Amino acid sequence: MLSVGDAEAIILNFVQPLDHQRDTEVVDLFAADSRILATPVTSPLDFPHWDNSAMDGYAVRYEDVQHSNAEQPAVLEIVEDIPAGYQPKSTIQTGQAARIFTGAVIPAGADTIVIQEKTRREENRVFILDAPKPQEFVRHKASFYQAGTQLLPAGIKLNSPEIAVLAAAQCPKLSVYRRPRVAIFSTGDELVTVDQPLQSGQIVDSNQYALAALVRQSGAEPLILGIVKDDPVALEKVITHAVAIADIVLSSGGVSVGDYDYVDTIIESLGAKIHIRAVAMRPGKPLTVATFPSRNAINPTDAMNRVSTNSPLYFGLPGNPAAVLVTFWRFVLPAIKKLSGITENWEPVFLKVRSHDELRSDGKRETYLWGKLHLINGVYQFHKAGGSHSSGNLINLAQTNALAVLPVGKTLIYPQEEIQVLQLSSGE
Ligand SMILES: Nc1nc2c(c(=O)[nH]1)N[C@H]1C(S)=C(S)[C@@H](COP(=O)(O)OP(=O)(O)OC[C@H]3O[C@@H](n4cnc5c(N)ncnc54)[C@H](O)[C@@H]3O)O[C@H]1N2
Ligand code: MOO
Ligand SMILES: [Mg+2]
Repeated sequence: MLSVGDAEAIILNFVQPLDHQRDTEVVDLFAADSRILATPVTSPLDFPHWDNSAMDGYAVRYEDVQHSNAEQPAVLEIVEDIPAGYQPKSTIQTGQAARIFTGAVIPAGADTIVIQEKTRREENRVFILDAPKPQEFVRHKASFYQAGTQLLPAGIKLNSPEIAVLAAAQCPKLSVYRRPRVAIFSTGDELVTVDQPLQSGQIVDSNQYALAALVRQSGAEPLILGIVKDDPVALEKVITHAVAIADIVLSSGGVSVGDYDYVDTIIESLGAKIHIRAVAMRPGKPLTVATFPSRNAINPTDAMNRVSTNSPLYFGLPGNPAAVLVTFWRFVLPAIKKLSGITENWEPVFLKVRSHDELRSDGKRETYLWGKLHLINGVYQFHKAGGSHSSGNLINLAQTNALAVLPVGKTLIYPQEEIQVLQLSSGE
């Protein structure tokens, strides 16, 4: 059976990032957080735009004050008051100074700022009580950024610092990658919606809710297609629709060996090539990964004109609720991130931490146990969730923020032993 590492490599190899020209949209800067920049940004502005003061104080000529001290202070005549936002009119001559405030333009002739605390004021004269360093507290024009050079590269995620930079550079609208479109549906005759009364043998379709939340958190757009019966005709209809509208299709259930597990047969009949049918992991063993022919070939005139020419990637996730979450975190999330146009940090993040608890596996498949990373004296420690780690148990997955990974062959981890964990919320 395929190893987890090999499965990951196969999957990521099939993911082509969105096109930086075709797959973009323009967004307002206030709506740009967490979007991926599609075009590099340059600015015609220098930062700072002009020499300005970093402090409230006095703009002086260094040569006038270099030997100044409290006993023998230089005494300068104040010729102008320069608040922020004001354009100075005078040129500072020998023996002169300007009163100046933080962020205000340095007047011609001055080259150094003396902070207010090192001066004494008497009417329109200022006594310099301590010699500054040459050019002290001057923020020089273009010392932070030079006009015309690259301000931000394409392929980065826009968080608060980048958005502030773009605002300062007067970019109210931006070209970002469109959100990847991820179609989601659940399969199973036993499934009912969250608001339907349960008959005997039925269960609520929780997978679709789990996947919609995961997809949205990943920055992609979930396209919710509902519950589909274990019926080849119904499945064929939904899958045909899903591959026509989405970049990635996620189904859950129907990928094992049961008589009603039709997903593999149907996608193959629709022209898909199946690359993965099972992975040596627990949970998540029956996992189908397939590619469909490029949409241009199968659907030349999409009415909405929303599709890209990429081949849709199909994930048939196993139906068990824990298996859905674990396979999403391990395989689907990196695929969505790589597709999104982001150029860095799309690989899963593994940390080396100590386990608080004993961990067990049968050693036959790479085993993922869910739990929480706790910060203890500034060091992360993994705490396994209490209760059953059956892939049918969803309840103790609540509050999970990490998965402990036991490699094939490892059957026992002692408390305080070092392990690898997959971190689930990096807060980036
Ligand atoms: N003979 C074998 N049986 C099974 C094997 C195997 O190798 N040989 N693998 C087991 C493993 S491991 C898993 S995981 C499951 C995967 O099964 P399917 O993908 O075919 O999923 P279903 O049979 O449709 O459902 C499995 C389970 O999950 C529940 N389920 C399904 N959909 C949902 C949903 N949307 N929300 C909540 N729960 C859902 C379903 O009711 C079943 O209990 O196969 C094992 N069997
Ligand atoms: O691999 Mo399955 O996901 O254990 O239940
Ligand atoms: Mg089944």
